[in-house]
Amino acid sequence: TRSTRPQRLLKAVQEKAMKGDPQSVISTIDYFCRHSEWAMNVGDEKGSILDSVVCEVSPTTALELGTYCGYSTVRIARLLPPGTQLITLEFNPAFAAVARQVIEYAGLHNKVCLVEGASGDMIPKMREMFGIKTFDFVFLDHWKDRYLPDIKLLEGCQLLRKGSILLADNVICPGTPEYLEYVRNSPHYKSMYYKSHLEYTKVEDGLEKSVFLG
Ligand SMILES: Cc1ncnc2c1ncn2[C@@H]1O[C@H](/C=C/CNC(=O)c2cc(-c3ccc(F)cc3)cc(O)c2O)[C@@H](O)[C@H]1O
Ligand SMILES: [Mg+2]
Repeated sequence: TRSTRPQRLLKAVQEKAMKGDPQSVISTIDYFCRHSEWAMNVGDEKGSILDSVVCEVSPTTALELGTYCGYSTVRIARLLPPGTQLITLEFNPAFAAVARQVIEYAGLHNKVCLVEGASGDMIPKMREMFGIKTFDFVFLDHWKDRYLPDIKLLEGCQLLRKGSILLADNVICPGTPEYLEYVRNSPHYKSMYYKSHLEYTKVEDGLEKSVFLG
């Protein structure tokens, strides 16, 4: 049967990227998505903004919602100091299988814990599974209608602390109107918008950074 786009993306990484070199894996995926097949990775332009926020926060505990092929997982994990861990949630087994191989190829398997499951089910289990008290950083890039319920769940599970940073992809395209309205109007968050473009295109998109105020 015909391969899937994530499988073709993985093949490009295995054939063209340098094993153990995260930057090479990132560049290979960006080249593949720009010149062969578009895929919904955060991409190089928004990825640079993601990098700068991760470096600024330098989190000891980080969570990613929506692994897909592991592109942003590699971007984040490559910047984490030793001894810190990125937990990434993915409920599609086929995507999780590709992402595991991309993360492994980049040599970042010791910094990443990929959990197969739905965010709504797994978030309440974070404390018991990982001994996490709170998350310093959360990257939201899964189904857009899950952003709002999932941050409310993080709040409810006391997994955010004063100063926790949320960074959300696609707040313009495809768009997350309810999420934006909430984080921009809630007294519990201070938000700012980073204007950019939809990955590999000239279409406007952006990232919303929100600080939890407690
Ligand atoms: C509750 C739950 N739990 C666990 N995993 C979950 C989960 N909900 C989804 N997932 C997982 O996360 C990824 C899904 C990502 C969804 N992202 C987008 O839809 C997306 C779309 C575009 C886009 C823009 C313009 C277009 F014309 C077409 C597409 C760009 C993007 O950057 C996107 O992120 C995918 O791997 C899915 O299995
Ligand atoms: Mg996205």
